[in-house]
Amino acid sequence: MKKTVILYKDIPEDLLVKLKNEFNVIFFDGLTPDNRQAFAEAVKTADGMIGSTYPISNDLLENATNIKAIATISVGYDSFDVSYLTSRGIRLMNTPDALTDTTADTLFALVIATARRVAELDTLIRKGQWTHSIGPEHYGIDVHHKTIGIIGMGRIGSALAKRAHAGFDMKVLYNARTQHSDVEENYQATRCELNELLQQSDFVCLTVPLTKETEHLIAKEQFKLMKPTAILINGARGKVVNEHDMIEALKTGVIRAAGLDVFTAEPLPGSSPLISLPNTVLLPHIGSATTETRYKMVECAIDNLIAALKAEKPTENWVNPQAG
Ligand SMILES: NC(=O)C1=CN([C@@H]2O[C@H](COP(=O)(O)OP(=O)(O)OC[C@H]3O[C@@H](n4cnc5c(N)ncnc54)[C@H](OP(=O)(O)O)[C@@H]3O)[C@@H](O)[C@H]2O)C=CC1
Ligand SMILES: O=CC(=O)O
Repeated sequence: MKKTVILYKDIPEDLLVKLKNEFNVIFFDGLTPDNRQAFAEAVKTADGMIGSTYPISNDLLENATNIKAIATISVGYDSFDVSYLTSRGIRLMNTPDALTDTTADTLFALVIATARRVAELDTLIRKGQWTHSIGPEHYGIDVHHKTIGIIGMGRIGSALAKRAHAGFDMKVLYNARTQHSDVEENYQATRCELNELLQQSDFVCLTVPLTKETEHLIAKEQFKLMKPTAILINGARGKVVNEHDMIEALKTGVIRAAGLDVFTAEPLPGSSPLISLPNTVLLPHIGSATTETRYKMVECAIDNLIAALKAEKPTENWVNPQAG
């Protein structure tokens, strides 16, 4: 008999067929206050779940007696309490690698867009304000030959270092808990303490996971260490930065600009002061959002779920092997 899984994200039609060939699929169009009750009911008897974006809190899983595996269509897994899943013997799997290059491309797009004021000057034209050759008040700053500081030297950090070094002749500094000799050899990257990285970098880029240790890693004190000409790029999670302190730093010239793909609250509320700041470039969490990459992520997540629920042999993308 087929096992039952809950799908809480829209996926390409052919991959839905693949999922349905393996499992009985109960579909929810996301997890919203309106469908939460029905979702919790369905979870009670499901064997697995597949989806992304929405925080899956422990209370939703409390009465789920059959559930054995969750496949998140993302590399980050801060939407889950991993210790709780492990204690319940629920396998969690993610989709690393599939999105590494695409996300690094997005982060580099933010580096260039903030430095060269791409969005701001696009808006200037659309408002009919390009009436004469622009002057120094609209000049950007160079990216090439500058110093990029990458906080979190994993898959995405390393792909970003490659682009910075090989494409833009940038000096690469990084901060991570462990040494990454491959990046040091291949991209002449130098590991340094966080404070030193903040003081020396022209671009400070965040590619760490959101954990208890990284929450508000960058706050008022850290902004004060950065150069007044520095640009912050956050492609990690919104909560890695104290958003209130960042807004103050951007308003008062403590730093020059910020390129942000992630926010404390998503979707970003229309009332956020970030929206009216000209020295920000804002993206709606699209690090991995290309047609090709999102397809690969869904495919990978389905394979993860099949491996965990059918072959009883999880793939290498198993986040909590201790779950057994
Ligand atoms: N904006 C978007 O759409 C996307 C965002 N992301 C985010 O990017 C994150 C990183 O992805 P990925 O590169 O694949 O993950 P990896 O696990 O490969 O890399 C994370 C890196 O951060 C380091 N790290 C962890 N904690 C700390 C800390 N306290 N201080 C310094 N470094 C730390 C890690 O370990 P070590 O220090 O041991 O080297 C590792 O080098 C994801 O968790 C996700 O949140 C991912 C994809 C898309
Ligand atoms: O934010 C996206 C992810 O894959 O993690």
